[in-house]
Amino acid sequence: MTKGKLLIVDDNKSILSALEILLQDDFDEIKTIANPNLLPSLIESGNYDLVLLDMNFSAGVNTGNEGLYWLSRIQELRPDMEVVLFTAYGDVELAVKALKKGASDFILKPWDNDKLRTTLLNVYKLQQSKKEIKQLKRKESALKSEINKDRYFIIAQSPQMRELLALVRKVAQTDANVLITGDNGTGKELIARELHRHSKRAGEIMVDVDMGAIAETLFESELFGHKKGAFTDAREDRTGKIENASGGTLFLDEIGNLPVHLQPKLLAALQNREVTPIGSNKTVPVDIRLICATNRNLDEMVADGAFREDLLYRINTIHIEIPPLRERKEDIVAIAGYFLKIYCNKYRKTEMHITEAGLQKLANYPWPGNVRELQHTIEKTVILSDKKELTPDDFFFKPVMPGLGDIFDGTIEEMEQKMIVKMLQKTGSNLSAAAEQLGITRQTLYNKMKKYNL
Ligand SMILES: Nc1ncnc2c1ncn2[C@@H]1O[C@H](COP(=O)(O)OP(=O)(O)OP(=O)(O)O)[C@@H](O)[C@H]1O
Repeated sequence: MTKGKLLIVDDNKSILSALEILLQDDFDEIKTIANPNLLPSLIESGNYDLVLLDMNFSAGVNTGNEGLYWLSRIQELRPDMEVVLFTAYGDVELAVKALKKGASDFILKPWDNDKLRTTLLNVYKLQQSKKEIKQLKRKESALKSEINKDRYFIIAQSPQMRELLALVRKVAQTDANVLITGDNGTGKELIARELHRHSKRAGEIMVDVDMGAIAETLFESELFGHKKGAFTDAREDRTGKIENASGGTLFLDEIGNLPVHLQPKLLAALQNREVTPIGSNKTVPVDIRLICATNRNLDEMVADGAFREDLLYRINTIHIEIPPLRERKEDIVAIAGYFLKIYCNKYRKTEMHITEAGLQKLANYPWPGNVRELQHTIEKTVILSDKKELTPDDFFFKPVMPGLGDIFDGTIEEMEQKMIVKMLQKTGSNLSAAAEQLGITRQTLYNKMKKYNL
C-alpha cells in the first residue's frame, strides 16, 4: 500500500520541524507551512491526501475561528480531503464543533507521539478505503449494465468471418490498440466485446462510450472528467470514462466523431498513460486497452484534415475490417436461423422454419442495415406470422435501396409508383427480380403496374 502525502499547517515552526521528523517514515511526502494563506493553492494542486491543521494562528487569538474558516475553505476546494485538527488542551468544545463541520478527527496539544501517529494513519487508511469503495461502486454499476445487455453469440459461417474471428482471438491476448471498421450494423460492438472477453482484462470492465451520442460540448468532460467548479454545470467532481476504464478496456464507438480540438488530448492520454480532468492540474495515471470502431473512412478524414494522422496511427495498431453482410451469404442464412430461434422463444411461438425459397430471398437482399436489419426483419416476421414454414412473402424489407433517395417526395402512391419504375429500371424489367427486391409477390407487382399504367 502506498503511503500518503501529508500537509501540516501550524504557525509554530518548531512544532512543524518536530512533526516532520516524527512522521517521516509514515508518509511518502510531508509538506509543512506556517502561513495558512498558502493552503488554497496547495490544496488545489491535488497533491495531498490529508491535512493536519492548527486551529489558532494569530498569536493571542484562541477562539479557533481561523481554524474553522480554513477547514471550510479546504472542504470547498476538495470535498474529499481529510482534515485532522490540532487544538489546544481544553478546547474540546471547539473540536466537537469542527467534527460537526466535517473534520475527520482532532489531536490535543501537547500531543502524545503514538496517539498522533495512529490518528493520522487511521484517517489516511479510512480515506483510502472510501476511495476503493467509490471505485468498486463504479465498477459494479458498469458490470451490472454489461450483464443486463442482451447476450448474443457471434455467428460466423462464412470463410471471411471465420478468418476474422481467428484474428480476433489472437489479437485479444495482446494489449494492442484495435480499430474495428465496417458499415452500420455489421457487428463492430459485438467484435469489441469478443476482444475484451478473450483478453487478459476479461475480469475487469469494458467501458463503452458511444461518441455518436455525446453533445459536442460534453466530450471533454465525458472522456477526461472534471473537477467541481471547472465550468458552470460542474457541481461536483466527475471521473471521466478513460479513468473509469482503468485496469480494463475502453471502447470508443464512432471514434470519427471525436472533435478535432480534442484529438491531441486523447493522443497525449494514450501516449503518456495519464489523464488530466478539466479544471485540475493533477494528472491521473490510467492503464487501458483501447478499442475503437467507426463506419467512417478515417484515411479520407485524415486527407480532409478532420482526423489527425498521428492519432489514427496510434489507435489502429491492429485493424479489423468487418465485411458487409451481403458479401457473406453463408452468414445471412445462419444468422437468420439463429435469430428465428431466439425470437420464437421470446414471443412464445411454436418453432418456425424458413423454406428454401425464403432463404433465397434473404440471401439475395443487399441488407443495407446489415445484421441489425436482418435481426429486426426476423423479429418482425416472427411477431406477424402464424405459420410454421416461412416463405418469401413472410419477409418484408425496408423499401430503401441505394441511389433511390429522390423517391421520397410526393404522396405515398406517387412514391410507390416511382419506386416501382426505379426497380424495373434496375432489374432490366425482370418482374420476378423486381417483385422480390420490393418485398411483394409478382402478382401484386403486376396489379400495381396495371393500376399505374406502367
Ligand atoms: N455475427 C453475428 N452473429 C450474431 N449476431 C450479430 C452478428 N453480428 C452482429 N450481430 C447483432 O447485430 C446487431 C448489431 O451489431 P452491433 O451493434 O455490434 O453492430 P455495429 O457495427 O456496432 O453497429 P453500429 O455501426 O450501428 O454501431 C446486434 O444485435 C448484434 O448482436
